[in-house]
Amino acid sequence: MAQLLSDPEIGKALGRLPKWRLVEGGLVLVAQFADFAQAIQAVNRVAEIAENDNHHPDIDIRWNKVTFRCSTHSAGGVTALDTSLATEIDGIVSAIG
Ligand SMILES: C[C@H](O)[C@H](O)[C@H]1CNC2=NC(N)=NC(=O)C2=N1
Repeated sequence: MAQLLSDPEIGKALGRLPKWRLVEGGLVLVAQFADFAQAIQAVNRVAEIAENDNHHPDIDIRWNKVTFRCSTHSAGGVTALDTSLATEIDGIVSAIG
């Protein structure tokens, strides 16, 4: 099973992900897009990599605003799977938003 990261390890990852925050044991990004269609496009790309990696973010969609939350449910917090997923999501959001 994936191991929870320590606070310094999470802090180091957040240093490379300046738009992300640690909220209640998950890495959170609120991304804003031009419109709903772009938001869904980003979500669809994220869904594809999540399925490939079998590691899924929690996603909240509100018109052009999407909240991504990365935590490892089975471990109850942030693992390397989440810093990796957050890095991939960050790249997708930057490419579209
Ligand atoms: C059985 C399957 O491996 C698990 O349910 C996977 C699927 N995706 C997952 N995603 C996340 N974020 N956390 C998990 O613990 C998790 N578990």
